[in-house]
Amino acid sequence: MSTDGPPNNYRFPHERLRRVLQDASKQPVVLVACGSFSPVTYLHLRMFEMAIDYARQNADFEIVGGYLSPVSDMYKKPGLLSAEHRVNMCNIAASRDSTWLMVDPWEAFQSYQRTAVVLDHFDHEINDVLGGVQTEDGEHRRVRIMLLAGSDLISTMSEPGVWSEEDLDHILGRYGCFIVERAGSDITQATDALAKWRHNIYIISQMIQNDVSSTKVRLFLRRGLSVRYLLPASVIEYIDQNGLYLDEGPNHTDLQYRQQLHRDWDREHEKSTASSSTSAPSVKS
Ligand SMILES: Nc1ncnc2c1ncn2[C@@H]1O[C@H](COP(=O)(O)OP(=O)(O)OP(=O)(O)O)[C@@H](O)[C@H]1O
Ligand SMILES: O=C(O)c1ccc[n+]([C@@H]2O[C@H](COP(=O)([O-])O)[C@@H](O)[C@H]2O)c1
Repeated sequence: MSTDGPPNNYRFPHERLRRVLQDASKQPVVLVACGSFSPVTYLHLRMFEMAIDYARQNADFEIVGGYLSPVSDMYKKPGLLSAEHRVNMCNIAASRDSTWLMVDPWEAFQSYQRTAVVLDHFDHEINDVLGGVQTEDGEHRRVRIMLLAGSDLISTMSEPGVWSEEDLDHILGRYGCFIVERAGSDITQATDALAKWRHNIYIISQMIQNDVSSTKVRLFLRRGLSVRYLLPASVIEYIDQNGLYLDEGPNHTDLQYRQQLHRDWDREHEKSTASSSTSAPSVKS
């Protein structure tokens, strides 16, 4: 699949890619998470840890690398901050909070690239350019590229008009994916529609439910509420220093504004508790 070509001065990041397999009986895998990351949250980082645990216990895979691939500005999703800020925040999070994750700015700094094309880009860079990985005996192995996504993203794959059938076959048939269960999105329904690629779809249950989303973080920031412990402190510092996500209201140091926000927040909270008071809280087993 063809693209516009790489952005200026582009260099594929691979300094944290493990080039020697620890277990030659396993298939080497690189995980690629595509998304907005506006901003990146702890859950985005945690998805990779969940995938590592899953692969270790349930599959013959050895994860040799993990990448965040922020989408292009041309994706034009509401709340999408400039690629520059999103890539910077992902880089800060990966470098300070992870020992193995990397950020590939390739798709961020050019026209919109479909996910199938993004996975081809990783396949090309890792297998054709770098030559894949080696076993301890020096035998060369191709790395399998796999998509890492939440179940909400996978649900969109069965919605008409969002993904092309040809791309789905390319992504799920050729590469495969790990899907992290996400509250509010029916994973069984999502995967039933993709049954013909079932053998290449690995479903990861969230043993500790975490429903943080970038949308909620943006909402909190606009309201002047704390987002500490939802995303890395270094990313929060970057957001504060650059005055990001305040566009729908005055600066969060404005006392009256903050008071008004809390009044709004309390009203909303009262409304939601009143409407849910007739049903017992749902507890996920
Ligand atoms: N709480 C979560 N549980 C499972 N998967 C998640 C969660 N948050 C994000 N993801 C997944 O991370 C990937 C990147 O997501 P994205 O950047 O769109 O984040 P988001 O929080 O869904 O953003 P937004 O709220 O702006 O839509 C997607 O595959 C998405 O499904
Ligand atoms: O390739 C496609 O056809 C395609 C269709 C819908 C979404 N995507 C990708 O899905 C990713 C997450 O999207 P979103 O809307 O959940 O932030 C983003 O990287 C998009 O490029 C990709």
